[in-house]
Formats: sequence, structure tokens, C-alpha cells
Amino acid sequence: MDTIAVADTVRLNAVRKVYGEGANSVTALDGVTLTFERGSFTAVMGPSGSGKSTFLHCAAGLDRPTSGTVLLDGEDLSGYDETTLTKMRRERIGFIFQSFNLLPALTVLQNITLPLKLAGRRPNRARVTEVIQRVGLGERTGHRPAELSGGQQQRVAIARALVTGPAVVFADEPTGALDTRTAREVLRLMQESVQSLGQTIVMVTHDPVAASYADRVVFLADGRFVGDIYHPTAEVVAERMTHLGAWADEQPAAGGRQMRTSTGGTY
Ligand SMILES: Nc1ncnc2c1ncn2[C@@H]1O[C@H](COP(=O)(O)OP(=O)(O)OP(=O)(O)O)[C@@H](O)[C@H]1O
Repeated sequence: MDTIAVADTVRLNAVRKVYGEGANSVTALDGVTLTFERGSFTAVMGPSGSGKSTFLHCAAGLDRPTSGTVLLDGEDLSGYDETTLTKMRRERIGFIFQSFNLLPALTVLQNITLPLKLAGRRPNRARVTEVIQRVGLGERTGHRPAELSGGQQQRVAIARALVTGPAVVFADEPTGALDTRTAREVLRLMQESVQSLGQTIVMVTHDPVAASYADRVVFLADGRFVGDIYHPTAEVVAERMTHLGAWADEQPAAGGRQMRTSTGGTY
């Protein structure tokens, strides 16, 4: 393994994904080559239909590319059978979703430690406590998700994603269901887990403000990688998205475009 492969947690090489066959086929990813460095926070953006979800599914081993390879810590996932892929996802990858995806019957603590149980690992009490403290849920471990605010539920999901010490966390619109202030807190928490734990995070988002919390924003258009921005600001990201035609079908807001959030606010 060379030094570049060691520094890269996730690497996609010429990944193509074609859905369907013949005249009805859709090329969702058209030769995407990208690397995500260890300990980096990357946002993935692009217009609707540009291939973001497909990218996430292929990069996380939830779906297989039609051609090309995905490497996690230098290991090629394409050779893995389904059982090995499932095991690899449980042990090496964390997920954070817009809709939190917590199990309602389980307590906060049970939700957070579930990935360890599924992986057949005995929870390391110190690690679990540290993660719970880090996300600020020390007082809530016995509560059920329905007894928590949206922001608290997403904190549980972040703790659940971090508890296994995964190589990478994939987040899909993690602030899409949160109000502006809560979204900011969740993004800061993700940022902090990159800075202090050296966690690698890849986040798909439509929101330039959310993307501005990342170290780097990667842009997709028509299934291709079309550029990236390091140390992004929301304004620069929004401008790039406008150039990509991301909002061409929407009515322009009076007085010009504002930085969008899921709630229409700014942050
Ligand atoms: N299961 C599928 N079968 C057929 N076509 C699909 C399938 N999933 C996605 N596509 C197509 O692949 C292309 C990329 O879709 P994808 O969902 O990855 O884009 P996206 O950037 O995530 O879009 P959005 O921002 O609207 O969620 C689109 O043209 C879409 O219609």
C-alpha cells in the first residue's frame, strides 16, 4: 500500500453507475474519480439528479458500481460478497440520515450502542461514555427518541455513527429536518468530531450554508465530478451551484437569492 492510499480513507476510481438497460438506461455516475482524506470533512453538492445519492450509495458499499472501484482504507470493495459488505459497513462505516432513523422502542443508550451489538462487539464503556458526553446527551440516555427534540435525535444518530470508531461517516442531508439554530449545532458537532477525533466525514447536502462547515466541497453535475472548493464560504458555494444551474427551475426570491436552509432561514 503506498502512502497516498494510507492517507485516503475513501477512494473512487472511474466509478460508473448505470441504472436499467438499453434505451431506458440512465447513467447516474459517469466515471467519477475522487479521494477523501483521513480526518477531512467533505460536502458533496450538485443539482438535483446530478448523482449525489448514487455516489453515496456506491461509496458506502450500499450499492455496487457498474464499473470502476471503491476503496476503503486501500481495500477494494468490489471483491466483497454481500455478507462481507454488510459486515464491513457495520464495522467500518457510520451513517447519519436526514430522518435520524432511530429505533423508537429503544432508549438513547440502546440506540447508540446498537451498531456494536450488531457487529457482535462488546461496548467499550469508556468509549460509549465519551461519545455520549461529546454529543451532550449525558442526561438523556434513558429516554426514548419520541421524548427528544429533532436536534437531540440527530445527536443520538451522530453518537451512534461515531461509537464504532468508523473509518468514515457518510451523512445524507443531516440538517435537512432541523431548524436553523439546531442545524448549526449539529454541523459544529460534526466539525468537532473531525477536528478532535480525526473522524472522516462525507456529507451530501443541498444547502450551501451546511456545506460551508466542511473543509472542502465537491461538485457533481450530470454524474461527473466538476470541481471542488477548499475552505468554502456559503456565498462562494451558492455561486458555484448557480453556475451549475442548480436553482434554474426555482423562482428567484425578491431581492436576490438568500443562503438557503431547509426552513428558509439563514445561518
Ligand atoms: N433506482 C434507479 N433507477 C433508475 N434511475 C435512477 C435510480 N436512482 C437514481 N436514478 C437516476 O440517476 C440519476 C441520479 O440520481 P441521484 O438520485 O443519484 O441524484 P441526486 O443528485 O441525489 O438527486 P436529488 O438531489 O434530486 O436527490 C437521476 O437521473 C435519477 O433519476
